[in-house]
Amino acid sequence: MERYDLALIGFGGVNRGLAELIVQRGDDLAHEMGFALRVVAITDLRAGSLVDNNGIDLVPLLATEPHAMSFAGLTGGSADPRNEWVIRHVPSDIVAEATYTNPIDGEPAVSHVRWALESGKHVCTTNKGPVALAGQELKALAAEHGVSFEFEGSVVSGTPILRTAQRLFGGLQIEGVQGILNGTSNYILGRLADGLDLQAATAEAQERGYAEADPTADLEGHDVQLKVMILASEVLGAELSREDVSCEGISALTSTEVQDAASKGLHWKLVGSAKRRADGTVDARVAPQALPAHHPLAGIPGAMNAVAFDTDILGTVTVSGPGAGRLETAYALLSDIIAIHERHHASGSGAPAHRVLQEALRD
Ligand SMILES: NC(=O)C1=CN([C@@H]2O[C@H](COP(=O)(O)OP(=O)(O)OC[C@H]3O[C@@H](n4cnc5c(N)ncnc54)[C@H](O)[C@@H]3O)[C@@H](O)[C@H]2O)C=CC1
Ligand SMILES: N[C@@H](CC=O)C(=O)O
Repeated sequence: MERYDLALIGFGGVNRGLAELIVQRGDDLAHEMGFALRVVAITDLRAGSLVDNNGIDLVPLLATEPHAMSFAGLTGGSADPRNEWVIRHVPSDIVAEATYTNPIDGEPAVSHVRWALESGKHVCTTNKGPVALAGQELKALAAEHGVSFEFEGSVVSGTPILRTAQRLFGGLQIEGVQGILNGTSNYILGRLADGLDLQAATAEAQERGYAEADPTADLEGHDVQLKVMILASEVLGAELSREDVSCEGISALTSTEVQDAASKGLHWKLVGSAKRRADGTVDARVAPQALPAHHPLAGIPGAMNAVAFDTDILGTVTVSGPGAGRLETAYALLSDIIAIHERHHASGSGAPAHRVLQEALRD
């Protein structure tokens, strides 16, 4: 049976979630999809690095509280994350990048992805930074090295928005997209409507694993700005910079305003949109809007997200599902791994070249 060896970069909520899915669903996946998964390396800024070329036993790691996780002292472990060495030199097939999203320049995740692709390794990531801010360069690098760069979880977590648009909308012209693209802010707006203040509602979203390491990006719209850039590129073929996407977040909204609006049948939502203008350029923005109850985005609750695609033949097609959450987002990485498996099987190229070489040397 085919096997993919994984290196996990960042071991917070999402990559721990992927490890959980591998432990819980590994046998089913092997049976259903015909491939096995094994984690051979993990790095994390706080925990350090852990390498075992024969496969790391994930069960004791998952039994350890995240804040108490330290790889120093374990066999193959070190207090130093050693990201570059692990990515470039530990034999693995797929690098799963899930460190924090840096909305300014995407680093250090852009470098993590670049090192992996240059080393002939496939990459899956939920990190919006590399996709929004260096997507073109990284896609070209992946093509040059004959490997995949997959990022379904960078928009709307495990809900397959990007693959739906790419695989199921053939023959349609998409003129624009608008959506609720941030689980944290949507959850917070719901809790403001319940009477909580911003600070308490944000703390709840953090507790539930929805928020960014620095929730400013959720509150001020920067996270949605990156997602609008990704959607504009993937769906409309428009390469936008952050400056092209006007951005206003929800931090100025109070519980009283949200409740007053609700009493008039209006629902405050943080909406991200990208629409093609008549001259072919794209108008892109992020702003809170008080939507009437009949609007397709008005009833999206909690950490759910939704994207409404404006199409020429079908009119508006709306897809909704979880927009944040550890396991939901880990599923996006799993769906990326399945896509990598399918693509490289369809092309007949199988495992990446470096792995074929290693196996030839072993035989
Ligand atoms: N949690 C969610 O619902 C979603 C998260 N994402 C994205 O997925 C990524 C991971 O999210 P979470 O796991 O929730 O975040 P997290 O904050 O729980 O975990 C990130 C981990 O990366 C580690 N880290 C930070 N910098 C590092 C570095 N330079 N080298 C090695 N490790 C480093 C941190 O120590 C932490 O353990 C983020 O980019 C986030 O924006 C995307 C969709 C949904
Ligand atoms: N913090 C983000 C996580 C997913 O991208 C959100 O709440 O949507």
